[in-house]
Amino acid sequence: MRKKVIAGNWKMNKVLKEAEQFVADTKDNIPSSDKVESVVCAPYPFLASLVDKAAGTDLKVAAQNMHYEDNGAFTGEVSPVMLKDLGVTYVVIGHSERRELFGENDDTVNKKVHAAFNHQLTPIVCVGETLEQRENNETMTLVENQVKQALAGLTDDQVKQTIVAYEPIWAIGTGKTATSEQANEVCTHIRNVVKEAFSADAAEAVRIQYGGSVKPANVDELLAQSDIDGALVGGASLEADSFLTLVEAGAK
Ligand SMILES: O=C[C@H](O)COP(=O)(O)O
Repeated sequence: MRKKVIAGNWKMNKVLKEAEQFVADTKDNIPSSDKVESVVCAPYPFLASLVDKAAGTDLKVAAQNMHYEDNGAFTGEVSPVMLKDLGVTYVVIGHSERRELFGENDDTVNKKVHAAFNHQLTPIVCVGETLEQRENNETMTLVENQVKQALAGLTDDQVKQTIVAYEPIWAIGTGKTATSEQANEVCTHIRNVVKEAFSADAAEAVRIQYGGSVKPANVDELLAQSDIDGALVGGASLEADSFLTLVEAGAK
């Protein structure tokens, strides 16, 4: 049985004091990591402090992006070496906002996934279609290509440790959630793609999250689906109470 992963992606929200307060308000009530992995994906300036404040608890800290090189002349960028050094353990890669607004593509996503494994960071790799692509019946092909390209060149063992987040872009921050059946259909397809490209064992182990307007009111139904192993949550992860409700749902 795959362990659920609930990751709160704060995006570009909060200031340091608010971020620290969130950790203070949640860390003692986070369910055991034997039951669910609970992760906050925070802006870079908060990472060192949050890793420190969450130390010894079951709350883990992720970055929302990184560069794929270890160091060099890349002004404004943050490397996997820096994240690892801070004690960060997960990193979101290829979020649709990065793809749409900051020129991420399947090639940079693949390089970042390899870089994450080179530095013992667990990648949360985002894929998903636009509304137009869904309406043109391109969802399955698009997601298949994104998954294959993101994971290209990984070993079976690395694929087993990867988290894929299926986020239909039309459901992000819009209040429109994919129905649990729609979400599961694509997550099942992703698992089949992994089986074909890697192995049945890798497909059985890889965790696949759903993301897009997940909230306390719909999380149980989504997590009850056969191929949904967690959630990548934006808006509903910003408040401590709401985040705790989500991680408790993951621990059931
Ligand atoms: O990374 C999180 C997703 O983009 C979902 O955001 P949302 O829960 O605000 O729709």
